[in-house]
Amino acid sequence: MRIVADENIPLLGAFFAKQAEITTHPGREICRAHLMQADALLVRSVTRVDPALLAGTPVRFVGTCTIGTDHLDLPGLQAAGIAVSSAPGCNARGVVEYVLSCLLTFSERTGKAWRSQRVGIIGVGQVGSRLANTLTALGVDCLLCDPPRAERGESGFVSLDELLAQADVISCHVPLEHQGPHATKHLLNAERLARLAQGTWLINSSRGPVIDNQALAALLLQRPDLQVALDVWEHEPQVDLALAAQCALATPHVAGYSLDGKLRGTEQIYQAFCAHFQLPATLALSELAPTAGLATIVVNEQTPTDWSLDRALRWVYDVRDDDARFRAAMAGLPVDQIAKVFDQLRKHYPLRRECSHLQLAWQGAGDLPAHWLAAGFSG
Ligand SMILES: NC(=O)c1ccc[n+]([C@@H]2O[C@H](COP(=O)([O-])OP(=O)(O)OC[C@H]3O[C@@H](n4cnc5c(N)ncnc54)[C@H](O)[C@@H]3O)[C@@H](O)[C@H]2O)c1
Ligand SMILES: O=C(O)[C@H](O)[C@H](O)COP(=O)(O)O
Repeated sequence: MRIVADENIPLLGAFFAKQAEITTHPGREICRAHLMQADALLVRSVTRVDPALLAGTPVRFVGTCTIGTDHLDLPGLQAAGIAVSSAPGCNARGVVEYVLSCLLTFSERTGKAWRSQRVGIIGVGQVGSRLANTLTALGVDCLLCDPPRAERGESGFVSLDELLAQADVISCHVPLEHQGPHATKHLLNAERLARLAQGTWLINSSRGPVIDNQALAALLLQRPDLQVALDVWEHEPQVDLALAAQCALATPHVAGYSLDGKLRGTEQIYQAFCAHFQLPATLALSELAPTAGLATIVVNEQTPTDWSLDRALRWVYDVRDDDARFRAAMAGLPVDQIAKVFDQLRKHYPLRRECSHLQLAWQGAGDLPAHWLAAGFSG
């Protein structure tokens, strides 16, 4: 068995070396010539995989160790008889922690309490539902918009128009779909962006093209009241540095870049690979992953509730560090260097662990709901 894989997939050897010979390449450089003897191709999100890439190769299984699948031509691969697996939810917890950190940062910068803001969540799947559960458990009012789920008869959703009219914060968690009844390319276009209420906090950690970046850049010239956090960009790895400069927070597509999230992605694809090739899946991530360096955070009852909670959330993940690294690396770069530096920032991302690997012990009698720990910081 032969596997060709993106060199940025962690624990490849630990999971697959017993079953296959593995060859790795930078994800953006994987080409047909690399695949002429491969049975399986394992990628992350930067390799475009379509029938043309695999034509004439023995590849029969494609696994992406990511949540997003917009880099895969799913109908084309299915028609070509290629099995495809992704890693649903693998890094969702990391994205939730990124959004919480954005809320904290905007709160500090505007003086508005983040827990009093009404948060509109567009796309309520693996990430959006975890975010909604966490925020609701913390007493934050949420508006949920997910037309595909609403059409399946599920309740509790508002329309996009209602969300735009009523939310103080908007956070996008939809897949990138270029066409169809629920297409999300430029879901937030110039017309919808113009409807954002005074002082809205807008966060995009889904895919860059979900927001019309050019329209957003034009709007921000007129609307300094808006606080925008972009983790994803319309022409990645190229970034519009003028737009980045107008954003309150700018990061290089790392919202879900916890070590835990990446390792879970590899494990999920290992399981799918074994199932596809009818091999025994004898390895589990719990045996291979490093243990967390920090096991317990105690939020002290002597300190004011919000301060303690905010402090604990900052310990878990501080988006300001990633924003600072991004701005420092991008400062004054010639246009033809931006994409390379963007990829380097991602390849050499610092170690980050999720809070699901920590225990947050709440000892206070403050206003934190009793179910907070379970609802907010698990899974
Ligand atoms: N920045 C990052 O590091 C990062 C990490 C993980 C995922 N992502 C992106 O976030 C996306 C969402 O992740 P997920 O795990 O929640 O995916 P998911 O598939 O579990 O959920 C997506 C939800 O969006 C809904 N949806 C689809 N079209 C919609 C529309 N037009 N309007 C509103 N809702 C719509 C779906 O019904 C679904 O419930 C992924 O597709 C990926 O592109 C980014
Ligand atoms: O879709 C996902 O899971 C995320 O966007 C993920 O963080 C992408 O990571 P990459 O493939 O770019 O390493």
